Amino acid sequence: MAAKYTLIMVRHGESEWNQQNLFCGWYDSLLSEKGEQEAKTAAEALANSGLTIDVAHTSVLTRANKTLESILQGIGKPDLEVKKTWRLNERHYGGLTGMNKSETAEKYGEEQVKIWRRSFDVPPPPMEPDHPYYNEIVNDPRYADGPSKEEFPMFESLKLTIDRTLPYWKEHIIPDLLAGKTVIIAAHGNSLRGIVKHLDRMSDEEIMGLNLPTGIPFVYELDACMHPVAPMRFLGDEETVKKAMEEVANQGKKK
Ligand SMILES: O=C(O)[C@H](O)COP(=O)(O)O
Repeated sequence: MAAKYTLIMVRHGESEWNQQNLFCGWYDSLLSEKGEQEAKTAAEALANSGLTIDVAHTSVLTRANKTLESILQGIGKPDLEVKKTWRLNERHYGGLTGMNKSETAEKYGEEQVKIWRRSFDVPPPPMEPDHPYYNEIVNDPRYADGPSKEEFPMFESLKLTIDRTLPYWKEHIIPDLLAGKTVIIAAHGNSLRGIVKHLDRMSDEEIMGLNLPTGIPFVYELDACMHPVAPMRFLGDEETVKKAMEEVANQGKKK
């Protein structure tokens, strides 16, 4: 079927915790200087792409919000409507939050870290109340309007992440696409992997192999049934994208 709708997605630029190779999840790590530059480069790529953006959706985490802000500034639409939701937050990394990924691989093995990072339904260990970042995350005023106490995650597998992202996708993003708007979603590696898995109808095994680079937008053209008419298209050269994906995969390796 012919393409009817345009969806752009972008993982936030490198965060300070990405730079230190720490499991981040719901911790509100800021963009590193490199991440701020990646956001500017993403803006240039979008400005040169010929695509227009009509509405933006993002998480409630600063690294994604600032990436989006930089993109909207760069395409000359600083006042574009931005919809923020916890449902686009990164997957909650539970008790792994703040741990170094390579050191975790030394301690538990690379295979276990790959399962925690990329499997579909195996969650990380929970974030317990005595976790160093528990109070900062659970008591953050940005969550005053949601998630509810029952919904507030202490850990998430990709499946659990998809379970809380898809309702937003269906209730807020699909209507914008159906209205003929070009949508950009500025979010996180795993909340975006969940949307990609849904769109591309990837199996639980296939999704294990997907690593999304920071700060490089990718585009889907969707048909009338919201099915992609072609694979995701990155706004960046193939070599750069491939290398960036490999770097993300290797974050979980021993030093
Ligand atoms: O939350 C994090 O640590 C990163 O943003 C995503 O981590 P991952 O690539 O290890 O899933």
